[in-house]
Amino acid sequence: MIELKDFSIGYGARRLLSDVSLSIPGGCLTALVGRNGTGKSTLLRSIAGLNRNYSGDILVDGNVLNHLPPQRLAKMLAFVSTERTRIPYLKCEDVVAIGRAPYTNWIGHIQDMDREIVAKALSLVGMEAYAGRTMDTMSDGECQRVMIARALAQDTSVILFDEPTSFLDMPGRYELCSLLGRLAHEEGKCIFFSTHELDIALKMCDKVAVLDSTSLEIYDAGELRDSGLIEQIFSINL
Ligand SMILES: Nc1ncnc2c1ncn2[C@@H]1O[C@H](COP(=O)(O)OP(=O)(O)OP(=O)(O)O)[C@@H](O)[C@H]1O
Repeated sequence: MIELKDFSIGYGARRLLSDVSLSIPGGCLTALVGRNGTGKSTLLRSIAGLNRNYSGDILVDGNVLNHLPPQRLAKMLAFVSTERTRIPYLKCEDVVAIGRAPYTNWIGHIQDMDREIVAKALSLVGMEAYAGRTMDTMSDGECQRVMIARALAQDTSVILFDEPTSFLDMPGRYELCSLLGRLAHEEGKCIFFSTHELDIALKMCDKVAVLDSTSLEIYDAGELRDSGLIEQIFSINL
């Protein structure tokens, strides 16, 4: 699980989050919602160890993030960003095999077990037929699935995604969220992802973390649906 303790972050004089203390539990699919520019990517990048310019503490499975060596963190936490990633010349199975890097031996050779994990990860995101293709000949949605497979192959207890559904079609969005829910429930993973899709957050997630005006609160999705808070923050009628 992820814990934030007195966590604050901002850029220059602008505070994005102030004195946030909360837990994002394991075994749950948790969505992160908030208006544009409120700091969702900044928060996810901080938890992934890519932005250390914060005060307070982030704990991953009880360990203070800043004390974790990168090799150990890579076995605990995977992160898929929003960036369009197209790695030319490498086959999809090789891209997904990068997720096995924290576990491969010192010369980086993958073993049969790693190959099985890679094949399973590709199959979980419906991309097994693309194993031998290179990403420069694939659509954004297909590339995004491969990057999600890479995170699954990393076999971590925490997985963070920044807008994982952004390039996927409607059935693909629901399939991905069902898969993430299954991984959270069946394998006890802590899965935390940002999204602008409120229907997915409210209907398919266990919990929803709401980022609004430097505060971050976490709710059970059902409780939030009935509270009217979402309509208030986003000024909409659901
Ligand atoms: N490196 C940076 N330096 C200065 N300001 C930044 C930097 N990165 C982001 N910001 C600003 O911080 C704010 C939060 O950015 P962030 O990308 O975390 O928001 P977000 O909630 O993920 O937004 P969106 O929903 O639009 O993706 C924005 O106003 C952005 O312009």
